Amino acid sequence: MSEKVIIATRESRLALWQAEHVKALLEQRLQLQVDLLGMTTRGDQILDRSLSKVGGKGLFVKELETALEEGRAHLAVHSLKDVPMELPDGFELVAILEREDPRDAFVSNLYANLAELPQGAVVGTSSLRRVVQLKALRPDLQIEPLRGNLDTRLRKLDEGGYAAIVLASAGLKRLGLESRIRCCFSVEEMIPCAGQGALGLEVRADAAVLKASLSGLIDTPTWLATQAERAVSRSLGGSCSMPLAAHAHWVGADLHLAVALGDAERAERPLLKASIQAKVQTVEQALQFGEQAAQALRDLGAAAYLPQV
Ligand SMILES: NCc1[nH]cc(CCC(=O)O)c1CC(=O)O
Repeated sequence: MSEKVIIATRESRLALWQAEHVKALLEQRLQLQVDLLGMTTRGDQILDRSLSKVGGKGLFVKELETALEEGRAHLAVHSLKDVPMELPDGFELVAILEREDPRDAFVSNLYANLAELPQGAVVGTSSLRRVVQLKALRPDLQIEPLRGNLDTRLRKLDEGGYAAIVLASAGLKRLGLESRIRCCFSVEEMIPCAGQGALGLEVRADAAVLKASLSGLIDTPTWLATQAERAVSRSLGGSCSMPLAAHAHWVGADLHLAVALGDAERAERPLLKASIQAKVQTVEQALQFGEQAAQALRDLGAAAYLPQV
């Protein structure tokens, strides 16, 4: 590549950190020259409603894709968990980078962990996946919506509206806010969502030269694990209006995949949970493995939990 590579990025502090991180990788490992193009997306503008009600994850990526389409940028950097399971025609995820901590974090100014929270305490999160898993762990808690970027969410906690909040550790760590984490949930008690903690690089499918060079950044263990996670979500018709968790980790050469599904409308219904483990070596196998985990959830009655179409 002779010209500069332009990265389209959202302008939240986390998105900018992630874009700068990828810029440095491209400069150091691929000797590319890189500039950032910051933009505001619909997802950043709509702060008063739950995302699942206004169109879902695609809200954070659409404007970036338009910039790629129009040639204003070459590459978009996303938190993988915000990337819809099906990309629009003409776009491709070319690389998934090594994953940061995939766990969810418990953040509070008063309590050290979930068990310490008093009966009926108010906990903030807007993720349906976190809501159903929190309800399963502590049915007494009062769970209240909490949106906005990480700084906004921490400020709302500090203003006293919540006894605790739950957010992704990865984001807090990237922004140097690790000291706010009182404890991390294990991936068994609070299964992360597909792709949590990983960064995905999206390009136009016809960008052959760029695709070839970026493929050098793929972290294979993360790539296979997240392909399996995303396949679960895709198979169940994944959208962020679905309280679905899917997290894979390596046990030697085996991939262990844990999944959970709650009912968004009836949060008191029992959480469906399954886990499978097998040797996985190719993307094809990872996708089939994810499909198998989705089938395990269907065998437990997932159909009755999914939104009726
Ligand atoms: N949904 C917003 C979002 N997208 C990515 C992260 C954190 C970083 C990551 O998980 O990669 C967050 C914050 C959160 O869920 O608390």
